[in-house]
Amino acid sequence: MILDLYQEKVEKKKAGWKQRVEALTAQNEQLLVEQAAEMRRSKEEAQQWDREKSKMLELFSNRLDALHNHQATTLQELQMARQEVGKVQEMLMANSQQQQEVTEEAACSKSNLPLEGAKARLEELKETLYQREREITELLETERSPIPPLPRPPCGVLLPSVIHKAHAICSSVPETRTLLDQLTEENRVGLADARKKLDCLRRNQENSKDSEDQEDSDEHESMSSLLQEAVREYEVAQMALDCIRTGKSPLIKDCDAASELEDALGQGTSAGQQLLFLQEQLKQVKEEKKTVIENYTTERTMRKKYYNMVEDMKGKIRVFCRIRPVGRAEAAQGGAAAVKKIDEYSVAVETPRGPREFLFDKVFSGDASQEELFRDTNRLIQLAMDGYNVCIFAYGQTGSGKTFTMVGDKDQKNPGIIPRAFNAIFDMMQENNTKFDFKVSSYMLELYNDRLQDLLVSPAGEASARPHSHGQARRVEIKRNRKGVVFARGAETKEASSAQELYALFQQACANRHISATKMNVESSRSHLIVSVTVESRNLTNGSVSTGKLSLVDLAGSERAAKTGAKDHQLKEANSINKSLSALGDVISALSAELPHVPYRNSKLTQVMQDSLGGNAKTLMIVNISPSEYNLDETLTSLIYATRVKAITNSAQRNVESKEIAQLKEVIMKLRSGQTVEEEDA
Ligand SMILES: Nc1ncnc2c1ncn2[C@@H]1O[C@H](COP(=O)(O)OP(=O)(O)OP(=O)(O)O)[C@@H](O)[C@H]1O
Repeated sequence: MILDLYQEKVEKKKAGWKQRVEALTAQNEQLLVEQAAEMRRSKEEAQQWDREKSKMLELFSNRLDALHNHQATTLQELQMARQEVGKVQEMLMANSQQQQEVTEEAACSKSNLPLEGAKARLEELKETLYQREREITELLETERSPIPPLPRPPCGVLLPSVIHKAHAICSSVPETRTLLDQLTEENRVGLADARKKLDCLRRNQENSKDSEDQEDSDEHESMSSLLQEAVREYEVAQMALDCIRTGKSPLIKDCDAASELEDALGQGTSAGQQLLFLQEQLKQVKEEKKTVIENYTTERTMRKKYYNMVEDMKGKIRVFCRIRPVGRAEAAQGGAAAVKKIDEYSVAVETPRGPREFLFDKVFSGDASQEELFRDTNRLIQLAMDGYNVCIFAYGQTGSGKTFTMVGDKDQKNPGIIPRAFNAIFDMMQENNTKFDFKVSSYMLELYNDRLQDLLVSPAGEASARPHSHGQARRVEIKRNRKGVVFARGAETKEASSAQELYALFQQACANRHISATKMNVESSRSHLIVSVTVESRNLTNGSVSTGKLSLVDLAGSERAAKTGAKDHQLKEANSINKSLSALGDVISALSAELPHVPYRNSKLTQVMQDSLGGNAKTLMIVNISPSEYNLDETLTSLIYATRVKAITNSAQRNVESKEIAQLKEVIMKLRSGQTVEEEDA
């Protein structure tokens, strides 16, 4: 039994071992396969490396060949240069000996031939060296060595890269080192010799200063300069050899080339000074440019101002342009600005075809206050007081700020032109009440769906005042007097004795006006508002009477139904507004083109504005525009219209009558209304 159990256990273990052996054998086989694959890969890699190596060796040997060739040429060059220097040296020595003989024996052989020969040789030497420099530079260029961007000065014979190359050769080839030592030694001797000769010549020159004649002195001079030149050549060669030995590049200030370079830049100043001088000049030029631009801008602005003044004198309609600040809805659309005020008189619009500039009598940007705008408008109020027919009207697309400009904001924290004009009229009256007797009266109308409505009569009040009219409002008609001044027949004209009273009338009118919310403006005017204030002033001294009429018009804005979201009755309103504005556009076009026929009769709006456009009035148009790209098309249309309006000429005349005519008119009025007239009145 125990034996059986033992046998079973052994059998189990045996089976386990067998399994493990099998697994290990399989693992071993797998590893052998992997090893074989790894060996194959290594072999391939080794072959690849071998290929790369032979390629590199080939490349390297090519480079070495090139280097050897180059080395040989440079060595040859150096030897040639040495020979040339030697030749010059010989010539100089010969010449110096000759010179000494000349000085000692005072011989009269004054031939310049050896000198000329030496000079020529030197020139030749220079030329050969330059030639080599060029060749070496080209060679270096092909080897992608840094090439100096500017033509080098004479000392550039030893270009840094050439020096490095030569240094490399000297370091690797022992024979060249010996040769370099030999050259350096020879050059040192030559330099010492040349310096000695120069000293000797100078001393001789000093000693024989008084005795020698002009010719001798000239000869000495040229000899001296020749020797100086030779010394310089030796010094340059010395420096070159030193550089080749050390491998350091020559510093430009170490050689005469620096002074030559300075001479080229300017007399006696260093390159640094030159640079400072040029910087100073540049600064000055920039300053001058700035001043010129400033002067130009001032001059341009002045020119526009005087142009506008002249135009005004000619009777041209004045046009102001007011850019509204970016609105909340526009900001939500991205708020990209397409309009920019350039200066006091011009505005630029970024169109798809590039920027377009428009010129006006004044341009107000988004941050211009109501006070600022009114300051430039006040003059016209004075003209109305003086008996002129004055019209101020706001034009522009819906939501561009016409009502804000003419009326102001809702709570009147920023009152517009209309309330300010009321105050100005009564202020002026106050100032002149000792000289004049004033009378102010006003009618206020709206043109809604092509019907003129009297805003001083509320529909409810009208119905109770005229019970038999069957709901029909009183008919208001536009007429013109003999002088061409427009008036509204049938409109309620009310007198006002103070600005507050007049403003109360205006508030009453506004309450009757048609306003509703559109997608473009929460309080969009759905009608054209016409506020007419007549100021009659009787001169207390001569009894003459002047009558000025101030028309303040807030037009409804042109709109595109798709943009405003107008439907049903709002669409009808919009069509009517657009129709009347289109008729206004036709009148403007005809007037600006000076056509014989002006289609005033096409719309009630153009009839209301007949005296203001091309008639007996001093007129100011305020074109309101949005700054944003979203409204670019409408802005461009408005500005083009406004530019046309600027070309229209009015002929404003003062409405003044003598005392007698004024009295007679009064009599007629009394008789017409059935009153009795006293004989002395007549
Ligand atoms: N210069 C401005 N400064 C501040 N807010 C302005 C200015 N101009 C216009 N706004 C504001 O822009 C909005 C639209 O202006 P406004 O009602 O005057 O336009 P509108 O041209 O009269 O439009 P519509 O033709 O539809 O009546 C208003 O909320 C107004 O307060």
